[in-house]
Amino acid sequence: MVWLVLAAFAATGASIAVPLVVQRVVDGPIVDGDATGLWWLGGLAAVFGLIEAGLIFIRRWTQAASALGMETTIRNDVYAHLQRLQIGFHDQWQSGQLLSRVTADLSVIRRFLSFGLVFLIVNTATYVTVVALLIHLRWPLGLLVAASAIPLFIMSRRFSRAYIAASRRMQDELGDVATLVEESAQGLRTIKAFGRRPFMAKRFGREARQLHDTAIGKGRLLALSSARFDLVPNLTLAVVLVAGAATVAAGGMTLGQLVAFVSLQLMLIWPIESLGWIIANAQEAMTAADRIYEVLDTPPSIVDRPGAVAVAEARGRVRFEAVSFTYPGTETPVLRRIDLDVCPGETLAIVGATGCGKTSLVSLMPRLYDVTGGRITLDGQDIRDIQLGSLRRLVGVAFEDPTLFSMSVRENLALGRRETTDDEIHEALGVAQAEFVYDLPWGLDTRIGEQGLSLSGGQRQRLALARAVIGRPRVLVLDDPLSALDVHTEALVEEALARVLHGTTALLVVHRPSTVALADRVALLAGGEVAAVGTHSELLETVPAYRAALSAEADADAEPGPGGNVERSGALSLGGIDDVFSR
Ligand SMILES: Nc1ncnc2c1ncn2[C@@H]1O[C@H](COP(=O)(O)OP(=O)(O)OP(=O)(O)O)[C@@H](O)[C@H]1O
Repeated sequence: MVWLVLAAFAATGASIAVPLVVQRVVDGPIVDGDATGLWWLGGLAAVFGLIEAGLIFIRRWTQAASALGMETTIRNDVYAHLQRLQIGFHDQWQSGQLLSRVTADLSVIRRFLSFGLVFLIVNTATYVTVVALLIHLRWPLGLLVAASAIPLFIMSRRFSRAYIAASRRMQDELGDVATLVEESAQGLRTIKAFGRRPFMAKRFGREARQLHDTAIGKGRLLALSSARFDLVPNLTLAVVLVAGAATVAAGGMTLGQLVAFVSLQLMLIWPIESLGWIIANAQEAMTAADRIYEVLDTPPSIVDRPGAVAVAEARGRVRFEAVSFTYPGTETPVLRRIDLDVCPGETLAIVGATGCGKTSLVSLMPRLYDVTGGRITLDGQDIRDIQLGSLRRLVGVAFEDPTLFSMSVRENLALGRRETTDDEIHEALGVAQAEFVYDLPWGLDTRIGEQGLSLSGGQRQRLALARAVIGRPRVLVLDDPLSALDVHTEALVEEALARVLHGTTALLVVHRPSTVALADRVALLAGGEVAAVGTHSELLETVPAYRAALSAEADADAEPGPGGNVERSGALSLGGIDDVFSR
C-alpha cells in the first residue's frame, strides 16, 4: 500500500509538471523563436511523461498485489471465524448470506482497495495541488475554481446518503438470491421429484427481479449524480476561458500562463467526474465491510474457559448433573433437570418420542451447544474445563444426517481423526460394514461428490459411522446411526458395533427397537425430562410409556419401504422437502 500511494503521488506530480513546462515553452522559446530552448523543454516534458508512465506501471502492479493480498487475508479470517462460531449462530444465519459475504462482499472491498481508495487519495491530492497552483498562477481565477468545490461537496453528501441505503439493500438481496440458489442446488432431487420446478423458478424469478430493480435504481442514482458532477467543472472552465482571455487581452497574464492555467484545470475534470463513482464504490465497500463485520464481531460463545486443560486420556465416565438446555434465541427449555450417569465402557441408549430432545441431549456432549443449567462431566471434570480440541478428540460423533465432504473417502474418514493408519481405516470400515469403498473406482482415494451425494443414504451413513469410530474414541455419540440401513446390513453393523461399544462409553440415540439391543441401559426421555432409566427388560416390564414408545417406533419401522430390502433413506428425503418448503 505504501509503495502504491508513493508511486501514485509521484505520478501525479510528474503529470502536473507537464503543463508548467508548456507554460515555459509558450512564454520562452515560442515567443523568442529559440529552437534550442524548445528542444530542451520538449525533451523535459517527454522525460516527465516517461516517468509518469513508469510510475503508473508500478502503481497498477502493487495495487493488484496489495488488494488481492488483503482480500485473501480477510477471506481466510472470515472463514476461520465461521468455523469457530457455535452451531447456534449457523442455525440463525442463511448459508447463502454467509456465502455472499465471503465472496461478493469481499470482491467489492477488493475493488475499492485497488481502485476507489487509490483514486480517492490521488484525486484529492491532485485537486488540492492543482487548485493551489491555479491560485498561485492567477488568484482570482484560482479562487473561482476553488469555490466550485462547494456545490460538489453538497451534491456528494446527498448522493452518498441515498446510495448507501440502496447498496445495503442490494447486497442483502444478493445474499437472498445466493441462499435460494444454494438451497435449490441441494434440494434439486426433491424439487424435480415433486415436479415443483416451475414453482421454484417463479420464486427465484421474483427474487432475481427484486435484485434487478434495486440494481437499476442504484444505477439511476449514479447516472444522475455523474451528470451533475460533470456539469460543475465544465461550467467553471467556460467562465475561466472567457475571464482568462479578457485578462490576457488586458495584459494581466501571459498567454503561456493562460495555456498552463487551462491545461491544469483540465486535469481537474477527471477527478471531479469520477467523484460520483468513487463515492459509490466507497459506500458499497463500507456496506460490504459492515456485513462482514456483522460476522466477525459475533464472538464465539463456545470457547475454552480460562484455565481449561488439555486431556489426552480419559476413563470415559460421563455424568449429566441437573442439565437443562434452551436453544439460543428461544424461551422454552428443551431439556430439564437431566441426571444421567454413564460408567466407563457402558452404552446408554436414549429413547423417546420424536421431538422430545434426544438429538439436543447428545449434541451437548461434544459441546456443539453448551448447557444452560447444570453441568456435564467427563471423569468428574466439567467438560467446559477441558480444552475444546482435546474434548472433541475424545468424543467421536455420528449424526443421523451424515454429512460427507467433496474429498476422497480417506480424507472424509480422516476428519474423524487426523492421524489414521490404513489398519485403523480398515477396522473402522469393518465396524460400519462400509467395505464397499474398496470397490469404488479408486478405492479409498475416490473423490465422493458434493456432500457425498453420489452414494446412497445407507452408504453415506455407514461412512459417517466409520468416521466416528475411527481410532476408537473414549466416548461415542451416535445419533440414530443405523436409520438408513436395510435390516440385513443393520444386523451386521450392530454385531461389529457391539464389539467396539464394549470398551467405549456411548450415548446412542435409538429410534428402532432392534438397536436397543446394543445398549447396557436405556434412558427414556419424555418432554425434555428423563422419565425412566434401567435395562431394556426392566423398562419393558415396569414402564408402560417405554413399551408404547418402542411399539410406536416398531410400527413406523414396519411400514413397507420400496422393495423391502432397500436402504431406508426415505426419512431423510422427507426431511429435505420439509426444509425446502418451510424456508
Ligand atoms: N436449532 C434449534 N433451534 C431451536 N429449537 C430447536 C433446534 N433444534 C431442535 N429444536 C427443538 O428442540 C426440540 C427437540 O429437538 P430434537 O431434535 O432434540 O428432538 P429429537 O428427540 O432428537 O427428535 P427426532 O426423534 O425427531 O430426531 C424440538 O421441539 C425442536 O423443535
